[in-house]
Amino acid sequence: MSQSPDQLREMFRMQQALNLRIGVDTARMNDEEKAKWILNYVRATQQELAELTDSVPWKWWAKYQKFDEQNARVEVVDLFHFLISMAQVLGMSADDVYQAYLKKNEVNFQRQDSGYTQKDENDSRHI
Ligand SMILES: O=c1ccn([C@H]2C[C@H](O)[C@@H](COP(=O)(O)OP(=O)(O)OP(=O)(O)O)O2)c(=O)[nH]1
Repeated sequence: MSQSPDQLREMFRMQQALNLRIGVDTARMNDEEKAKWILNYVRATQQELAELTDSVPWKWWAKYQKFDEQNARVEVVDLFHFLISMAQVLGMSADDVYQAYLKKNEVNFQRQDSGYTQKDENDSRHI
């Protein structure tokens, strides 16, 4: 199997180091702990998404807001932290994520090529 880009593998390595430093070992969890930590990371992700939302002037009733593009970039990087952590709870390496992304991306192109007029639950089961 081909290897994912070095940068993605390095991000996975650094995320594991940070989570271990925080006291969370995503590589050694039983199913109960996995469920708990997926929910923790989902909640943290939702919080970062709310912060990303607030980087954009979305309040239609308020005129004081500004688009803070630099802060939006920081929030996107925060999101990567939590997404990578979730992948690691699920036992996915950088290579696993890269391979699954390749397959899903191909399915998404095929769906566009075929018009995507019908939902086929089986077209992404192989991923
Ligand atoms: O278990 C954890 C907890 C946090 N973080 C990282 C992700 C993100 O980069 C940051 C989020 O921390 P916090 O919520 O304190 O930051 P913030 O409130 O979003 O502030 P800022 O946007 O200035 O970083 O900490 C992890 O990687 N693993």
